[in-house]
Amino acid sequence: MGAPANFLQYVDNNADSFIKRLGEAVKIQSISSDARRRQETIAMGLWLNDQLTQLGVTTKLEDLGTHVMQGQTLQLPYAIIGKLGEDPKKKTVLIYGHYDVQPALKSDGWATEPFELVVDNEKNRLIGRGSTDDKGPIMGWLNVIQAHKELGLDLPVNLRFCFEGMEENGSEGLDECVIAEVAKGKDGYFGGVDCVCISDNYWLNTRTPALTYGLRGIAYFAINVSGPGQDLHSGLFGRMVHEPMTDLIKLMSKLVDHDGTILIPGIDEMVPPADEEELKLYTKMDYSTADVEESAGASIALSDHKETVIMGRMRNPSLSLHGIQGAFSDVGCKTVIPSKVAGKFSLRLVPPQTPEAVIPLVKAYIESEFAKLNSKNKMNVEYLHGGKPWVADVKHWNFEAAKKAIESIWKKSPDYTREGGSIPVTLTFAESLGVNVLLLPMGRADDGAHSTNEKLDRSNFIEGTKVLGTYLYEVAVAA
Ligand SMILES: C[C@H](N)C(=O)N[C@@H](Cc1c[nH]cn1)C(=O)O
Ligand SMILES: [Zn+2]
Ligand SMILES: [Zn+2]
Repeated sequence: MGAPANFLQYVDNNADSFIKRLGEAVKIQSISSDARRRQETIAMGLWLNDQLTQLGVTTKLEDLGTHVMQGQTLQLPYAIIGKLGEDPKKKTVLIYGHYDVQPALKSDGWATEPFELVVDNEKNRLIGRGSTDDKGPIMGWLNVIQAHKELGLDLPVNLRFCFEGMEENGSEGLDECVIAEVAKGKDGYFGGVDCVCISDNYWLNTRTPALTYGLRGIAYFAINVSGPGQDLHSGLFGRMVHEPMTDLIKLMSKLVDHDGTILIPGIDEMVPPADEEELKLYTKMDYSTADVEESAGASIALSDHKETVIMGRMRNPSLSLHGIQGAFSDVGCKTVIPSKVAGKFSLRLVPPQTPEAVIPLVKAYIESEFAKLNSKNKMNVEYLHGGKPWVADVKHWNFEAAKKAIESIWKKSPDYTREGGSIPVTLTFAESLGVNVLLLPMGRADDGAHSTNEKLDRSNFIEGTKVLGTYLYEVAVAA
């Protein structure tokens, strides 16, 4: 069916104002994992809510309550639940996105200010925190609605929305909110939803658009080690006392091998090996170790064997070490023994793994390794947040509609991918609504989500907006 020509033309004609709106969104430092930025994260939700209501969307701000983070009781950012259109003859599509972002400091190595959207006209890129994850895709949906409103075009489907501000920090409170809304049946905002579309991930490479049918789950931990009553002078106390950092580094070094093998007994073993048929899927993919190295910015793939590398992201669990809170990390040479440190790491999970299944294994292993150190320091393993993995049926009409939309705009067939990242609410949508969920990424593999110099190519924002709009037209006629 395709989208009307005037919609596509409108998107091209208004590209600059769409980029300006993305710039306004990027400016708001909605870092959900930083207590100091909680008011800004809430403000971002209110800004988005205003944008939606101005475009005619009926919304309600769901108060998700409070939680304790970094020693403070904080209000959770609102979930924005919305609806546009009530035509019983039309299908109803639920759209999800998140308006919070990962932390970013210029001193992390950004070439520009992370919260100022910079339009790099030479490379045709929009650089800024959240440009691709996930403010760009959310703005893409606003662009689609604005185009229809301004052109006086009826949307081909009814829309429902669920936008959250805690995705980068465990999606606290959202599952309960979604389940409660679904339980209201046809009286609730999610009554009659036929399918779900999430645009919050990336193509597998920089050439070919993708459709994603799987996500890894996550289990995020901290190893807290404390000892001295306060930070100590290493010249006065070195080799006299048990040092928390020494214990922590020892423990963190026992979690994962340099080749990616997870050293916690029982974790890798939970996942059945791939059979011949599954292996063929990875062989056929338009992907090479050069692609991973291009997106990683260095020749550092774990293997020269393309299937091994791609399976590492799509169908195997992984364990990554993220950082150490409390450790000296500034410029200069401070000769300190930190008194209290927390080592952060997470496991990415694949079916049949769940956070509940891995937590006891992780805790028991680290406790037994700590016991071997005979340290007088105190240690505990803290589970911080998690989410289950998800896999969908790609033969569903929802995927067919998205495939047609991609072919119509990009003139290419999509790759079918399983994503290595996690979006905790995905499985909750699939299970509570009992409908197909699709991930329709806007950005490319080299966007640098969560990293320095995060960007979204201008063409991915503009053509990506056209894909989102066209997808709705294809859903309308899909059977
Ligand atoms: C895939 C999505 N864009 C994303 O980045 N999700 C995060 C979710 C998360 C969980 N804990 C912290 N963040 C991710 O996969 O890291
Ligand atoms: Zn993210
Ligand atoms: Zn995201």
